[in-house]
Order: sequence, then structure tokens, then C-alpha cells
Amino acid sequence: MSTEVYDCIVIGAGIQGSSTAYHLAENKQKTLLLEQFVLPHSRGSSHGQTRIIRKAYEEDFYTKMMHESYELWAQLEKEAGVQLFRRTGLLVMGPENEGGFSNVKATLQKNEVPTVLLERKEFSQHIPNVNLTDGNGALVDTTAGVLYADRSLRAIQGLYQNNGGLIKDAEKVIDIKPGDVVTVTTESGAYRGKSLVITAGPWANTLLTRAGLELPLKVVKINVCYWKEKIPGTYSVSHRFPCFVQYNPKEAENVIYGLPSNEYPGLMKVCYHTGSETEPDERDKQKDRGDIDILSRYITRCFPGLVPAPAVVESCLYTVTPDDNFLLDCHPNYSNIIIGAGFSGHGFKFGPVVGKVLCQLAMGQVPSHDLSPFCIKRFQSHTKSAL
Ligand SMILES: Cc1cc2nc3c(=O)[nH]c(=O)nc-3n(C[C@H](O)[C@H](O)[C@H](O)COP(=O)(O)OP(=O)(O)OC[C@H]3O[C@@H](n4cnc5c(N)ncnc54)[C@H](O)[C@@H]3O)c2cc1C
Ligand SMILES: O=C(O)[C@@H]1CCCCN1
Repeated sequence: MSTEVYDCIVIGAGIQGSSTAYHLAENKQKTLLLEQFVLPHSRGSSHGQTRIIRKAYEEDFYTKMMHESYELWAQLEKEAGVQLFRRTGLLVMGPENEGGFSNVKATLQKNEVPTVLLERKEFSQHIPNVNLTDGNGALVDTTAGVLYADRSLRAIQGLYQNNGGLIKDAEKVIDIKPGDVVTVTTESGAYRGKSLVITAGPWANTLLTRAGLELPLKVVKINVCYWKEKIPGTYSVSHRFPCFVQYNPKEAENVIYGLPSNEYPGLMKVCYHTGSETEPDERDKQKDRGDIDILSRYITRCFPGLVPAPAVVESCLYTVTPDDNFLLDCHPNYSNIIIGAGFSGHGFKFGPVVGKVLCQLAMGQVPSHDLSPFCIKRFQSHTKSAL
């Protein structure tokens, strides 16, 4: 084992670990970022071309965090000199006076987010080729858009390295020994750090059991479906078609969402926000396509300009908590072990701000956002701690 002691070791080079490492290096912390696979890879949650960024949330605390996240994304774009964000707006649809739609509307108004409310009679003039369901309301969060995911990850890792940060990929962590100085063992070496951040995505529990903790996290596989436009360009980013979220679709219990055709011209991404449980190392053994049936029926009814059978299906994993809120906290027994997990299929847009607060926790500082919605103890009855 090297005698070197890092200020911080970060496990997992997805968006959350890479952003945390970036903030640590910016704060002059000697940092080591360990990744089990050769980078870049497509096995976790952060790969792929695009993600939605939005302020439209049901909960106030997310909308508030997004104010800062937008600023940090803009700063990253400037520093890296590449486009990471494209503004498109986000169309939100759902039953007018209930549930998700009315909660989002209230949060946007309360937080003075620039929003356009669409009346039914003017809907098709603003959003052609979409059938608004009877009884549904519609609004547009005009701040929203698309993040270029793979490109963002590469940019953040590059900036981290430019700030003196070290990445070691193809180094799977197999053991963690807590202490004032934490020892992390990989398949090819051992490293020591004054603090440790665990941002292991779908593998969080596999690793946390090494630090005596098991959290109520469920890993699900999402079929990332792209649907062909009958007339190319109908729903394209260049025709100013927005991203969308549909609450309470008739076909399903959970949200359906989509992004305008962009990364694969002529293909629009539309996905279901629920998948079937899987082992992260056996993702493609999970072949459930129930979500695709739901999407086909929804598309037939509401997006008549798409062919209702997916042209391309990619895969991605969610790591879901019981309440769909993130876990951002210190280990209950070791204050120098920090955990960022359970991003529940909506964490990418928060990457820079999650990285900032995890960095603050690792440096023993008071985090600049209220992290009480994200604490471990809300799951006390489900949490197994062996230490
Ligand atoms: C289909 C899909 C659509 C989504 N859409 C959106 C969206 O529109 N907007 C949005 O904001 N978010 C979205 N998300 C969610 C977002 O992408 C995730 O919340 C985010 O990528 C989680 O990042 P992470 O760093 O926690 O996990 P990961 O990206 O999985 O990173 C964890 C890393 O840890 C590594 N690791 C694990 N164990 C070890 C070990 N033992 N040793 C070393 N390394 C290890 C893994 O290999 C991996 O690289 C979506 C996710 C999916 C799957
Ligand atoms: O985070 C997002 O914005 C997307 C769309 C909504 C469901 C979760 N994933």
C-alpha cells in the first residue's frame, strides 16, 4: 500500500462521483476518483446522449436546488468550452386539478419560475401533433431543456483532471476499512483517504455492505425507447418541440416522459418512469417489456405522428428509494464516509449541486442546502447497520 494519504477518495465515476471529485479538486483537495470499469462505459445510470433538465418539480426543495444547479451547469459549459445544455422548454400535462400536475404548477408559481399556462383551446396551436387528454391541463416550464449527458460527463472529468485530480478506472473497490483514515482496497491496490465519498449508483448497496450498511435501494432496468417520426422533424428540437412529462397517463400508474428528436435525427425518445428489478451485473437478463406496451398505447393516443413501435431500445438503470428522494448523507457511524445514492431516475440535472454538497460534507463543512429530505434516518426501519 502506498504511504500517500488523499484528502478524499471518491468511488464511482458517474455524474455524481465525477461532479463531487470536480468540486473537491477545485477546493484544492488531493482527490482520487476510482471507477470499476474502463471509461467511458454504459453499464450504470449516467451514460447515453441526453437527459431532461427542469425546474418543474412537485417539491419545493428540488426547484430551489435547481436554481443553483442551472448556474453551475452554465459555469461548467463556460469552463469546458462546450455546449452541455440546450433550452427547449418542458411541456407538463396531467389531470388539471389533482396530483402531479397541480403540485408542479403550484411550485412553479410559488418559486416564480417563468411558466406558460396553455389553455385547451390554444394548445394545438402551440404544441401541434399532440392530443391533450380530456380533463388534462398543460403548461410549459420555459427554463427546461436537454443536457448532453455523455458530453457532460466527459467535460466534468476533464475539468477535474485539469485541476489536478486523479482518475483510476478499471479499479473495482472490493473492500472499505473505516477509520480516521479510511482504507479502500481495489482489485489492484489499496489507497488511503481522510474521507471517502461513495457514489456507486446501482452498486451502492454492494459496496455499502463493506462499510456495514444496507439501504432500501431497488435497482430497475429502464428500456430507453426511441420512436420514429412518420414525417421526419415533426417533434424535433429544431422545430422547437419541447421535452415533456405526462402525469397520470390513462395507460399507466407512473409518469411518461420524452425528449424532442435531436441526438438521433428522426427519432424521439419517449420512456416510462418505471422498470423491472434487476441485478446491476445481469442487466440484460431482465427482458420485461411491459413498459413498451404501455408506451405504444400512449403514443398511439397522444403522439399520432410517431410510429407506435420503438425503432431503437437502449438500456439504463435507476436506483430507486422508497420515496423517490435522493440519499445525501454521512454514514451513521462514520462521519468521514459520505454517501450519495438512490437518485431514483431524476438525478442527472442535479449533478453539479449534488457534487457541491457531497464535497462540503467530505470537507466537514455545513452543506449549503438543507439536506433533511435526503437523510438516511428517514429509512431507519429499513436500514441495516452491522457496525
Ligand atoms: C433511462 C434514464 C433516464 C433518465 N432521465 C433523466 C432525466 O431526464 N433527467 C435527470 O436529471 N436524470 C435522469 N436520469 C437519472 C440520472 O441519469 C441518474 O440519477 C444519474 O445518472 C445517477 O448517477 P450516479 O453517479 O449516481 O450513478 P452511475 O452513473 O451509475 O455511477 C456510479 C458509478 O460507480 C461505479 N462503481 C460502482 N461500484 C463500484 C466499485 N465497487 N468500484 C469502483 N466503481 C464502482 C459504476 O461503475 C458507475 O460508473 C435518468 C436515468 C435513466 C437510467
Ligand atoms: O428527471 C427527469 O426530468 C426525467 C423525466 C421525469 C421522470 C424522471 N426522469
